[in-house]
Amino acid sequence: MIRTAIVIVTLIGTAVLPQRSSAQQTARTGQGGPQNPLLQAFDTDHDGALSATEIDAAATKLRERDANQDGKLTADELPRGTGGRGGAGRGAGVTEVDGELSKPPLPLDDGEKRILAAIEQARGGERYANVSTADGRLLRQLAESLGAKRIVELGTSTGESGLWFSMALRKTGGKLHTHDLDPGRIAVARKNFKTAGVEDLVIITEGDAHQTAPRNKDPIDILFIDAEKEGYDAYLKELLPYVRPGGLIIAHNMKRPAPNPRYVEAITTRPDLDSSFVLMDGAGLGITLKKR
Ligand SMILES: C[S@@+](CC[C@H](N)C(=O)[O-])C[C@H]1O[C@@H](n2cnc3c(N)ncnc32)[C@H](O)[C@@H]1O
Repeated sequence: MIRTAIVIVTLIGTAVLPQRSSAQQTARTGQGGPQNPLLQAFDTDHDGALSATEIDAAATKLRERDANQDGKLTADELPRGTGGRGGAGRGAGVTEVDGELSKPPLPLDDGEKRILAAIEQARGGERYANVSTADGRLLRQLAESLGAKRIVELGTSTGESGLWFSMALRKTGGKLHTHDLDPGRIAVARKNFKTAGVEDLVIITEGDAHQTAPRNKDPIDILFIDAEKEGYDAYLKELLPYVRPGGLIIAHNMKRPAPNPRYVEAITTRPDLDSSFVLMDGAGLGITLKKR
């Protein structure tokens, strides 16, 4: 994996940098043919060239493209060109461009800047099928637009999805209640929340989320399911009663790894639920409304 990254970064150094002036022209004018897919994936400041910092960051971003976390990168996980409708490969790092029109998230204030920096830093450490930038920013958008006060997350891991939620929660005045059974990952998450300055917005509970999450019966605005995949249907049964009408159940990994068919069946056949599947060229998110 690291060797793959080195080979591709070397490729960038030798093949992409000489094209700098024409690429810059394309980036600035928005005219010309399709952009080099490596530039699209790694040129995070969109100046049409890869700086030394961007080249250094490319290895991390390549690792993040390993959507099924098997330690290898296959063609569908690698950057594609925008000659057609496909757009840049999605599911990559904090500065990933999600499609042809999106730009990396821009901080509104120092608080957001600090959280985005903490996400970038967290991505440099061990990762465990954490959400992509495209997933994370959608989580934040949904949470903030819903005015979410109480978000329950199953699967804290190292806290990356929690950091995205916290960007919304510092505006809505809400809290993230997140559950994980792995003390090592929880310790890293705590550190990441502290680095981001959002530790007061997050309540972490250690243990089996099937046991710990249903203990609190307060109404849930957003239930985010991202723990063990075979448990998704059980989580829905255990926690749907506490999701408020008009609230959302969001499930990660609706595409990769293969989703739990019992969960998909439940969220697509119940008349009191309405589901959409989005960002399916990454890990995939299921967004389910509990109807009022
Ligand atoms: C895919 S990771 C979560 C990623 C995280 N949401 C993010 O995007 O940053 C899944 C996590 O679920 C946790 N997990 C697995 N089974 C669990 C269970 N029964 N109860 C609580 N946590 C569980 C694992 O320890 C792991 O950290």
